[in-house]
Amino acid sequence: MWKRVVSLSSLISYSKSKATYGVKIWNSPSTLISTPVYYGTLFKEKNPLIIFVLGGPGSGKGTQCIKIAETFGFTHLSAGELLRKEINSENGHIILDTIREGHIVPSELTVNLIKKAMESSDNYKFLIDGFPRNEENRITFERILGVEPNAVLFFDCPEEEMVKRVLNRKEGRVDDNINTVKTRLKEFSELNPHVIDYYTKRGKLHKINAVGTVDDIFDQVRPVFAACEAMK
Ligand SMILES: Nc1ncnc2c1ncn2[C@@H]1O[C@H](COP(=O)(O)OP(=O)(O)OP(=O)(O)O)[C@@H](O)[C@H]1O
Ligand SMILES: Nc1ccn([C@H]2C[C@H](O)[C@@H](COP(=O)(O)O)O2)c(=O)n1
Ligand SMILES: [Mg+2]
Repeated sequence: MWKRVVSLSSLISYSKSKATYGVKIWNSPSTLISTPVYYGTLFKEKNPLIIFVLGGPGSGKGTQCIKIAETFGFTHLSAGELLRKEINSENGHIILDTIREGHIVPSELTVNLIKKAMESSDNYKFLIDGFPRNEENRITFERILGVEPNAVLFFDCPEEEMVKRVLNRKEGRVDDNINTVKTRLKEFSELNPHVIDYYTKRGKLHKINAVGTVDDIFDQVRPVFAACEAMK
Protein backbone atom coordinates (compact mmCIF):
# COMPACT_ATOMS: atom_id res chain seq x y z
CA MET A 1 0.00 0.00 0.00
CA TRP A 2 1.25 3.50 -0.83
CA LYS A 3 0.94 6.51 1.36
CA ARG A 4 0.87 10.03 -0.04
CA VAL A 5 3.14 12.55 1.63
CA VAL A 6 2.25 16.20 1.75
CA SER A 7 4.87 18.58 0.40
CA LEU A 8 5.95 19.97 3.77
CA SER A 9 9.30 18.45 2.99
CA SER A 10 9.86 20.72 0.00
CA LEU A 11 11.54 23.16 2.34
CA ILE A 12 14.07 20.69 3.71
CA SER A 13 17.44 20.01 2.05
CA TYR A 14 18.51 16.49 1.28
CA SER A 15 21.11 15.03 3.57
CA LYS A 16 22.70 11.74 2.58
CA SER A 17 22.11 10.03 5.89
CA LYS A 18 18.74 11.55 6.62
CA ALA A 19 15.32 10.04 6.03
CA THR A 20 13.15 12.33 8.14
CA TYR A 21 9.98 10.67 9.38
CA GLY A 22 10.16 8.31 6.43
CA VAL A 23 10.45 11.14 3.92
CA LYS A 24 13.59 11.14 1.82
CA ILE A 25 14.41 14.36 0.07
CA TRP A 26 16.05 14.59 -3.32
CA ASN A 27 17.67 17.92 -3.92
CA SER A 28 17.51 18.52 -7.67
CA PRO A 29 19.20 21.56 -9.25
CA SER A 30 16.06 23.67 -9.39
CA THR A 31 13.66 22.17 -6.88
CA LEU A 32 13.56 20.28 -3.64
CA ILE A 33 11.29 17.33 -4.02
CA SER A 34 9.39 15.24 -1.53
CA THR A 35 9.53 11.52 -2.15
CA PRO A 36 6.48 9.32 -1.69
CA VAL A 37 6.67 6.74 1.05
CA TYR A 38 5.88 3.14 0.24
CA TYR A 39 4.86 0.88 3.08
CA GLY A 40 4.30 -2.30 1.07
CA THR A 41 6.55 -5.22 0.37
CA LEU A 42 8.08 -4.00 -2.89
CA PHE A 43 10.31 -1.21 -1.69
CA LYS A 44 11.35 -2.52 1.68
CA GLU A 45 14.61 -0.63 1.93
CA LYS A 46 14.18 2.28 -0.43
CA ASN A 47 11.48 4.78 -1.18
CA PRO A 48 10.62 4.83 -4.89
CA LEU A 49 11.83 7.55 -7.22
CA ILE A 50 9.29 8.27 -9.90
CA ILE A 51 10.02 10.55 -12.85
CA PHE A 52 7.34 11.32 -15.42
CA VAL A 53 8.62 12.08 -18.93
CA LEU A 54 6.45 14.32 -21.10
CA GLY A 55 6.69 15.65 -24.65
CA GLY A 56 4.82 15.50 -27.92
CA PRO A 57 4.99 12.64 -30.44
CA GLY A 58 8.55 12.33 -31.73
CA SER A 59 9.99 14.83 -29.24
CA GLY A 60 12.62 12.24 -28.25
CA LYS A 61 11.26 10.94 -24.93
CA GLY A 62 12.03 7.30 -25.67
CA THR A 63 15.52 8.09 -27.01
CA GLN A 64 16.46 10.08 -23.91
CA CYS A 65 14.85 7.60 -21.51
CA ILE A 66 17.09 4.83 -22.85
CA LYS A 67 20.15 6.97 -22.08
CA ILE A 68 18.86 7.99 -18.64
CA ALA A 69 18.05 4.38 -17.76
CA GLU A 70 21.53 3.21 -18.84
CA THR A 71 23.39 6.05 -17.14
CA PHE A 72 21.43 6.41 -13.92
CA GLY A 73 19.99 2.93 -13.35
CA PHE A 74 16.32 3.70 -13.83
CA THR A 75 13.73 1.24 -15.08
CA HIS A 76 12.19 2.70 -18.22
CA LEU A 77 8.46 2.15 -18.51
CA SER A 78 6.93 3.58 -21.70
CA ALA A 79 3.15 3.85 -21.31
CA GLY A 80 2.74 3.56 -25.10
CA GLU A 81 4.93 0.45 -25.20
CA LEU A 82 3.02 -1.19 -22.32
CA LEU A 83 -0.21 -0.51 -24.22
CA ARG A 84 1.17 -1.85 -27.52
CA LYS A 85 2.16 -5.08 -25.75
CA GLU A 86 -1.48 -5.49 -24.65
CA ILE A 87 -2.91 -5.31 -28.17
CA ASN A 88 -3.50 -9.07 -28.28
CA SER A 89 -5.17 -9.17 -24.86
CA GLU A 90 -8.84 -8.99 -23.88
CA ASN A 91 -8.93 -5.18 -24.13
CA GLY A 92 -6.65 -5.19 -27.15
CA HIS A 93 -9.19 -3.97 -29.69
CA ILE A 94 -9.88 -0.81 -27.63
CA ILE A 95 -6.17 -0.11 -27.40
CA LEU A 96 -5.44 -0.75 -31.07
CA ASP A 97 -8.39 1.35 -32.31
CA THR A 98 -7.51 4.22 -29.96
CA ILE A 99 -3.82 4.25 -30.88
CA ARG A 100 -4.53 3.93 -34.59
CA GLU A 101 -6.80 6.98 -34.42
CA GLY A 102 -4.29 8.97 -32.37
CA HIS A 103 -6.43 9.26 -29.25
CA ILE A 104 -5.73 8.49 -25.59
CA VAL A 105 -6.60 5.14 -24.05
CA PRO A 106 -8.87 5.19 -20.93
CA SER A 107 -6.68 6.00 -17.95
CA GLU A 108 -7.53 3.04 -15.71
CA LEU A 109 -6.23 0.66 -18.34
CA THR A 110 -2.92 2.48 -18.73
CA VAL A 111 -2.40 3.10 -15.02
CA ASN A 112 -3.03 -0.55 -14.15
CA LEU A 113 -0.42 -1.60 -16.70
CA ILE A 114 2.09 0.85 -15.21
CA LYS A 115 1.28 -0.36 -11.69
CA LYS A 116 1.76 -4.00 -12.70
CA ALA A 117 5.11 -3.22 -14.35
CA MET A 118 6.31 -1.32 -11.26
CA GLU A 119 5.24 -4.13 -8.97
CA SER A 120 7.09 -6.71 -11.00
CA SER A 121 10.34 -4.74 -10.95
CA ASP A 122 13.13 -5.13 -8.40
CA ASN A 123 14.17 -1.55 -8.99
CA TYR A 124 12.90 1.45 -7.05
CA LYS A 125 13.75 4.09 -9.70
CA PHE A 126 11.19 4.50 -12.48
CA LEU A 127 11.03 6.65 -15.59
CA ILE A 128 7.46 6.72 -16.79
CA ASP A 129 7.62 7.78 -20.43
CA GLY A 130 4.60 9.33 -22.20
CA PHE A 131 2.57 9.71 -19.05
CA PRO A 132 0.44 11.54 -17.97
CA ARG A 133 -0.99 12.62 -21.31
CA ASN A 134 -3.86 14.53 -19.70
CA GLU A 135 -5.31 15.47 -16.33
CA GLU A 136 -7.41 12.31 -16.25
CA ASN A 137 -4.21 10.20 -16.56
CA ARG A 138 -2.58 12.19 -13.78
CA ILE A 139 -5.52 12.00 -11.38
CA THR A 140 -6.05 8.29 -12.04
CA PHE A 141 -2.39 7.53 -11.28
CA GLU A 142 -2.63 9.43 -7.99
CA ARG A 143 -5.85 7.62 -7.10
CA ILE A 144 -4.67 4.11 -7.94
CA LEU A 145 -1.04 4.34 -6.77
CA GLY A 146 -1.53 7.02 -4.12
CA VAL A 147 1.64 8.92 -5.06
CA GLU A 148 2.91 11.79 -7.15
CA PRO A 149 6.14 11.80 -9.18
CA ASN A 150 9.27 13.23 -7.64
CA ALA A 151 10.02 15.20 -10.79
CA VAL A 152 8.70 15.71 -14.30
CA LEU A 153 10.78 16.16 -17.46
CA PHE A 154 9.21 17.94 -20.40
CA PHE A 155 10.87 17.65 -23.81
CA ASP A 156 9.81 20.81 -25.58
CA CYS A 157 10.01 20.47 -29.37
CA PRO A 158 8.48 22.45 -32.27
CA GLU A 159 5.68 20.68 -34.13
CA GLU A 160 7.49 20.76 -37.45
CA GLU A 161 10.46 18.88 -35.96
CA MET A 162 8.20 16.35 -34.23
CA VAL A 163 6.36 15.58 -37.49
CA LYS A 164 9.67 15.15 -39.33
CA ARG A 165 11.02 12.75 -36.69
CA VAL A 166 7.85 10.66 -36.49
CA LEU A 167 7.57 10.28 -40.25
CA ASN A 168 11.24 9.29 -40.46
CA ARG A 169 10.89 6.71 -37.69
CA LYS A 170 10.85 3.27 -39.27
CA GLU A 171 9.53 1.06 -36.50
CA GLY A 172 6.31 -0.02 -38.21
CA ARG A 173 4.04 1.75 -35.70
CA VAL A 174 0.39 2.06 -36.77
CA ASP A 175 0.34 5.69 -35.55
CA ASP A 176 3.40 6.89 -37.49
CA ASN A 177 1.50 8.37 -40.42
CA ILE A 178 0.57 11.95 -41.18
CA ASN A 179 -3.16 11.70 -40.34
CA THR A 180 -2.64 10.06 -36.95
CA VAL A 181 0.22 12.41 -36.12
CA LYS A 182 -2.03 15.41 -36.79
CA THR A 183 -4.61 14.08 -34.31
CA ARG A 184 -1.93 13.26 -31.75
CA LEU A 185 -0.46 16.75 -32.04
CA LYS A 186 -3.88 18.38 -31.72
CA GLU A 187 -4.68 16.42 -28.55
CA PHE A 188 -1.20 17.05 -27.20
CA SER A 189 -1.50 20.83 -27.71
CA GLU A 190 -4.93 20.87 -26.02
CA LEU A 191 -4.24 18.55 -23.07
CA ASN A 192 -0.54 18.74 -22.22
CA PRO A 193 -0.54 22.41 -21.05
CA HIS A 194 -2.85 21.54 -18.14
CA VAL A 195 -0.45 18.85 -16.95
CA ILE A 196 2.52 21.18 -17.40
CA ASP A 197 0.80 23.94 -15.40
CA TYR A 198 0.02 21.54 -12.59
CA TYR A 199 3.61 20.36 -12.17
CA THR A 200 5.05 23.83 -12.70
CA LYS A 201 2.96 25.10 -9.80
CA ARG A 202 4.25 22.21 -7.67
CA GLY A 203 7.87 23.09 -8.54
CA LYS A 204 8.46 19.70 -10.17
CA LEU A 205 8.82 20.58 -13.84
CA HIS A 206 12.14 20.47 -15.71
CA LYS A 207 11.72 21.83 -19.22
CA ILE A 208 14.30 20.61 -21.74
CA ASN A 209 14.89 22.09 -25.18
CA ALA A 210 14.43 18.99 -27.35
CA VAL A 211 16.08 20.44 -30.47
CA GLY A 212 19.70 19.49 -31.09
CA THR A 213 21.69 16.31 -31.14
CA VAL A 214 20.76 13.44 -28.84
CA ASP A 215 23.92 14.16 -26.83
CA ASP A 216 23.23 17.91 -26.58
CA ILE A 217 19.83 17.14 -25.18
CA PHE A 218 21.19 14.57 -22.77
CA ASP A 219 23.61 17.23 -21.47
CA GLN A 220 20.57 19.21 -20.32
CA VAL A 221 18.98 16.13 -18.77
CA ARG A 222 22.05 14.92 -16.89
CA PRO A 223 22.07 17.54 -14.09
CA VAL A 224 18.50 16.66 -13.15
CA PHE A 225 19.64 13.12 -12.40
CA ALA A 226 23.10 13.86 -11.05
CA ALA A 227 21.59 14.98 -7.74
CA CYS A 228 19.81 11.67 -7.59
CA GLU A 229 23.16 9.83 -7.84
CA ALA A 230 24.32 11.63 -4.72
CA MET A 231 21.73 9.73 -2.73
CA LYS A 232 23.46 6.35 -3.22
N1 LIG B 1 17.65 14.82 -30.92
C1 LIG B 1 17.21 14.16 -31.99
N2 LIG B 1 17.45 14.61 -33.22
C2 LIG B 1 16.98 13.95 -34.31
N3 LIG B 1 16.24 12.81 -34.25
C3 LIG B 1 15.96 12.33 -33.04
C4 LIG B 1 16.41 12.97 -31.85
N4 LIG B 1 15.97 12.26 -30.78
C5 LIG B 1 15.28 11.24 -31.27
N5 LIG B 1 15.28 11.27 -32.62
C6 LIG B 1 14.60 10.33 -33.54
O1 LIG B 1 13.26 10.79 -33.66
C7 LIG B 1 12.34 9.70 -33.64
C8 LIG B 1 11.41 9.88 -32.47
O2 LIG B 1 12.14 9.75 -31.25
P1 LIG B 1 11.52 8.98 -30.02
O3 LIG B 1 10.96 7.69 -30.47
O4 LIG B 1 12.55 8.96 -28.96
O5 LIG B 1 10.35 10.00 -29.64
P2 LIG B 1 9.17 9.86 -28.60
O6 LIG B 1 9.05 11.17 -27.92
O7 LIG B 1 9.37 8.67 -27.75
O8 LIG B 1 7.93 9.68 -29.57
P3 LIG B 1 6.55 8.93 -29.31
O9 LIG B 1 5.77 9.75 -28.33
O10 LIG B 1 5.90 8.94 -30.65
O11 LIG B 1 6.86 7.56 -28.81
C9 LIG B 1 13.18 8.43 -33.56
O12 LIG B 1 13.36 7.91 -34.87
C10 LIG B 1 14.52 8.92 -32.99
O13 LIG B 1 15.60 8.14 -33.42
N1 LIG C 1 -0.47 7.78 -21.32
C1 LIG C 1 -0.65 7.24 -22.56
C2 LIG C 1 0.43 6.91 -23.36
C3 LIG C 1 0.20 6.39 -24.60
N2 LIG C 1 -1.05 6.20 -25.03
C4 LIG C 1 -1.33 5.64 -26.38
C5 LIG C 1 -1.71 6.73 -27.32
C6 LIG C 1 -0.41 7.08 -27.96
O1 LIG C 1 -0.59 7.72 -29.19
C7 LIG C 1 0.21 5.70 -28.09
C8 LIG C 1 1.68 5.67 -28.26
O2 LIG C 1 2.31 6.27 -27.16
P1 LIG C 1 3.85 6.74 -27.28
O3 LIG C 1 4.64 5.49 -27.55
O4 LIG C 1 3.90 7.67 -28.42
O5 LIG C 1 4.22 7.39 -26.00
O6 LIG C 1 -0.18 5.03 -26.90
C9 LIG C 1 -2.11 6.52 -24.22
O7 LIG C 1 -3.27 6.36 -24.61
N3 LIG C 1 -1.90 7.04 -22.98
MG1 LIG D 1 8.20 6.93 -27.43
